[in-house]
Amino acid sequence: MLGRTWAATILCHGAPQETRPEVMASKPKLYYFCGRGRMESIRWLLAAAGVEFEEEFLETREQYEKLQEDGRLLFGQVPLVEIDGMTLTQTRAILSYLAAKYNLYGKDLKERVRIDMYVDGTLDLMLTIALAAFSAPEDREKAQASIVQKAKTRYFPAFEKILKDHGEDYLIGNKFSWADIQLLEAILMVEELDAPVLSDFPLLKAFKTRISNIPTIKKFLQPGSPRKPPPDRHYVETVRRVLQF
Ligand SMILES: N[C@@H](CCC(=O)N[C@@H](CS)C(=O)NCC(=O)O)C(=O)O
Repeated sequence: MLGRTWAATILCHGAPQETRPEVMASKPKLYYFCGRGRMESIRWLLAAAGVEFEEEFLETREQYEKLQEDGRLLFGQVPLVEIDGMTLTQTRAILSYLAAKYNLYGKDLKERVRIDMYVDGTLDLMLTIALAAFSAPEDREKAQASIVQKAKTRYFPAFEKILKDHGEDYLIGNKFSWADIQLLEAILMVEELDAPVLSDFPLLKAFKTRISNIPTIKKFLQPGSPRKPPPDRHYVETVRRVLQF
């Protein structure tokens, strides 16, 4: 059995957990690799909303083919999330559903479109980081240096300016939103590549501390949460094996 509860998702390869279907039924279920990739922002958003979830980790080609044969992958791709009686794919669609459902998507259309702009920017940045893990080892350092450079010159100055211009604690409407969650996720990812990257961004530094201390996020940042570590060789090999590329 591959399903894991929130508390049990400490290691992807730990002992199988006993599950109780009547309790688990209402929890969203995530199908993806045991690693960040495109699923990690979904994990962040659920965790920030205080929602427990289960995960099934794809380790074999057979698991992936079974999902396809069962007609559960609309375009033959993961992430796949089961929630509210629906089988959802497409990361961005899943994220916006969750943001709306958990009241993290602004109060009106104008706030919503700004949240969309900010999250699309951070998703672009995070996708480049995720993809760098699949580059040849000899190219990886250069790719990562260029990502850090882009974060410093394109993304972080934009967010620093937003915070400076309105002087508020959160990115939009002075209220915690999906955009804040993703910006923190992106900041932490870039810091893993270059620890002092925020040294020229005092407001982002304060933002990072503030958002990291929101209780649900603080919990997600603790060891043993469903948050995944940076990609390692095992993760890259698993994704390549399952998707055959
Ligand atoms: N636009 C999709 C892209 C999903 C995607 O590319 N997923 C990869 C794994 S991260 C996949 O399943 N690739 C298999 C394929 O495209 O055949 C999304 O954002 O969810």
